[in-house]
Amino acid sequence: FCQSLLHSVFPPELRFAASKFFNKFFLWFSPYCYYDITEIDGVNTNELYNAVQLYLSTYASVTGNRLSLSKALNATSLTFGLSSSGSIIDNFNGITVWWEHIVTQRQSQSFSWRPLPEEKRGFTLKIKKKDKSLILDSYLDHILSKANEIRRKNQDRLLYTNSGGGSVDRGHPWESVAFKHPSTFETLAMDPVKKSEIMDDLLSFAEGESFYQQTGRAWKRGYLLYGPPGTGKSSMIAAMANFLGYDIYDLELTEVNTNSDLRTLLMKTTSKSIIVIEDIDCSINLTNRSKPGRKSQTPLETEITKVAGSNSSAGPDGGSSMTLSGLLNFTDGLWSCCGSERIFIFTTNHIEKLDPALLRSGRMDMHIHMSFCSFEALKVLLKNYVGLDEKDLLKNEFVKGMEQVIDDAEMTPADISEILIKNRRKKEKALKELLESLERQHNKKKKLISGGEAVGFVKEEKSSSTEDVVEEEEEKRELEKQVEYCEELENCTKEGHESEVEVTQKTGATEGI
Ligand SMILES: Nc1ncnc2c1ncn2[C@@H]1O[C@H](COP(=O)(O)OP(=O)(O)OP(=O)(O)O)[C@@H](O)[C@H]1O
Repeated sequence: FCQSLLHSVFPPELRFAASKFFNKFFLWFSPYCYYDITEIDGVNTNELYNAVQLYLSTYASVTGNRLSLSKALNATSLTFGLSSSGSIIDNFNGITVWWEHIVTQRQSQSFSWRPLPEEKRGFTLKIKKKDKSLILDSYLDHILSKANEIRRKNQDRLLYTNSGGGSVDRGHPWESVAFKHPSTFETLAMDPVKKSEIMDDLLSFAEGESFYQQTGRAWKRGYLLYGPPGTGKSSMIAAMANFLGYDIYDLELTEVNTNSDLRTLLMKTTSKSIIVIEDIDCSINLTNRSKPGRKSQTPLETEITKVAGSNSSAGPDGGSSMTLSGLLNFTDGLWSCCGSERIFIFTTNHIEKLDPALLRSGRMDMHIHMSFCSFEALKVLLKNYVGLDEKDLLKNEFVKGMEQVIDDAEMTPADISEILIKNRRKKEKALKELLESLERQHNKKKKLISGGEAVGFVKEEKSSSTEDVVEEEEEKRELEKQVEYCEELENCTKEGHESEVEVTQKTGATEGI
């Protein structure tokens, strides 16, 4: 109407001025205000345009009739977009806003250092004038954070390593590959109570930005995963990464020479990531802070220490110049806060070998014991590998037999899944073989324990705290050594050898036998 009025009433020389006037007039009295978010801001890509596109794509996929589809590099899913002149209504904190996607032909290629696209694309945001001050800033922040979340969910998670050819000196210490580990908390075999505790802890960490801000704590969390090999420590890390949608940085300590290299590596990690140091007891000689009452190293330990030492330059402590205190600073000190929303995970098969400084309360927020397969964990494995659900489990005779022996058999989920994987097409055979295996292990352990009792090692009660487990592990290793000698003695006697002297020299405990 205004256009035709303009053409019929005003002479050509006044039309431009009149159109400007009408525009101003219209905006003055309109109850709305408009914001243009163009794809290219000057010559740079406008981050906000991309964020809006991603944000609106979640609504567009449901409500739009004509949509544009795209797939970004490394993305795992498609992005829906509004086509030219497409519009959508959004609601934020009870306030309605309107979005329109405008695509026009670019008039002329103005001089620029890079060619601009022929189409000029942009979004127009329409908000009621009265709502402008209420929502504009917070709405745009909301869009940016949602878009980041969607981008992360859509993209392959990345697994970074510092031992894949990257270099600290050249400023690219991490190499990355797409991380596609299928482990999830659903497939992880462990006590369901413990599992949900860990999931709750992770969720409250991920959603706790304001809590960490309020309490003045760095937004990071440390987990220590310990337990025998094959109990699912690596699977747990993968499940955590998949659960939160975080990238993983697998830090190989033997590749790090100095504390300052470690700091550089830390500075090159991104937020929303998990930094993992696997087998921390083997990675580096972390016992350079003397541990009171610590026994001398075994030959294997000495060898590990030598290997770790040979990779690093000598420091004042006679070991490497990457020290335990450097590592603790890495997780705890000021430098650990040079990013946010980060999780540190240390894993070890031998918690008793770790320096107490690493175990002290407050250092690692949660100690997670990955133990041998319990009956609850077995149920998960049976469901995953042979498709036995809760109903079938209760009726199955083999499973009932397993329940009796599983705790004492002390088999790892890895051992059990090996047996199940081998026979996954023959359910009955798988169950039969597993039961036999468990019974065999159970009898072996029983023999071990009765042997242990004979040499005076009686386990008094089950313990669960980290200190108790450390003690228990040391005791168990001692017990196993004693029982080995007993078996040796038994064999000697059976074979008619008189090698008492040799055996009694090894340990006084055999005197009890
Ligand atoms: N708790 C578990 N739940 C499901 N699968 C498991 C579990 N533990 C082990 N497995 C199976 O055993 C394999 C080895 O487990 P994983 O590497 O996670 O153990 P680990 O404790 O990290 O061992 P290591 O200490 O030797 O690195 C995995 O591929 C997985 O299939």
